[in-house]
Amino acid sequence: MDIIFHHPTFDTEYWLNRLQQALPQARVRQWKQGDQQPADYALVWHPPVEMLSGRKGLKGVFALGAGVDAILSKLQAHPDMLPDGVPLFRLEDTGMGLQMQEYAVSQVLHWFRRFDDYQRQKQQGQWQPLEDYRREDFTIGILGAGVLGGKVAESLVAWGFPVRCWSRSKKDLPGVQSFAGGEALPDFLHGTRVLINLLPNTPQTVGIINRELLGQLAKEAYVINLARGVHLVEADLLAALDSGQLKGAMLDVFSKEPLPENSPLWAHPGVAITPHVAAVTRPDEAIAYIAKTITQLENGESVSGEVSLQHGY
Ligand SMILES: NC(=O)C1=CN([C@@H]2O[C@H](COP(=O)(O)OP(=O)(O)OC[C@H]3O[C@@H](n4cnc5c(N)ncnc54)[C@H](OP(=O)(O)O)[C@@H]3O)[C@@H](O)[C@H]2O)C=CC1
Ligand SMILES: O=C(O)C(=O)CO
Repeated sequence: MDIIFHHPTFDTEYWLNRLQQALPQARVRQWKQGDQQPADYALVWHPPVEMLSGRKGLKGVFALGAGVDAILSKLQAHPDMLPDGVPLFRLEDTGMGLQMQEYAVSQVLHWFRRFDDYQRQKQQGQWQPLEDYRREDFTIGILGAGVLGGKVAESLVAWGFPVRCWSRSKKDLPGVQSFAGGEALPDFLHGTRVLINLLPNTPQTVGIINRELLGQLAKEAYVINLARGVHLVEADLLAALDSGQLKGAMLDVFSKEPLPENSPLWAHPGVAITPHVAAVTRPDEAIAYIAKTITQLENGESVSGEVSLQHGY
């Protein structure tokens, strides 16, 4: 079995060695320009079109992250990039769930305990205990209840917050109120105090966090965007912060990355920023998942993690 690997920034040597250890029967190599030698599986992130297009004998492609929007948009421009019938897999959790939990829980608690207000007071040398927020007024609404949204919901339920989620299909997550489909979105938004975005980037979700949506949240709401920058209309977010409809935003992802120097988001006091680090691919966990999935595929067993090309995630 032959496996080709391409990632623009990962430590390729490390990945090749670890993959080889996990799949001793395989021949694992870094794909290089011009390499048209046979391959059974390709492991990729931002793959050059020629790495995959026209490749015969390919049995599966693994995206080395959770979101497949970049690879699918390339596929749209080059429909022959993924040979017909070859499944595309993505990383399901592989350590990203815990990272998303850490990020979301720490930020929700930061706002819930009013550390943003106390930080402002500190800058003015003000010693002034504030009224506590009540959990029942701090409903968390999670857009997207998939692998990562589900994990984040679980961790916030454990902290005693009222938690609700919104997805295409109805969910049965312990302690979480589930809303499904476009018609349920207004009910999901009504009363949501902290909105956490974990949707995939698809034509249906681009620009979803806009003026209309933000206006339906509870007064002085907060937004955490952990998914993709294109979900959020940045000008609408700034307007909602300035009007007082929103009290704060924590953004990990942006419509343009790196966030341009002249973006007004940098200077806005209500916006906190991290540079797309909410959850990164953990090599050892990702390799264990890929090796297990390849073994299952080779044995003709059913696997999880296949991307629906029809739904775009
Ligand atoms: N900032 C970062 O560092 C990282 C960001 N990400 C982003 O997080 C995203 C989510 O990852 P993951 O949880 O693994 O993805 P999943 O595919 O497991 O979950 C996606 C969820 O979104 C729901 N959904 C999709 N389309 C719609 C729609 N039109 N209306 C309502 N709900 C919809 C799905 O509904 P249903 O369950 O019914 O299908 C599902 O619940 C990734 O696509 C990626 O962009 C991922 C990793 C790191
Ligand atoms: O895996 C993903 O989709 C990411 O955004 C990694 O940062």
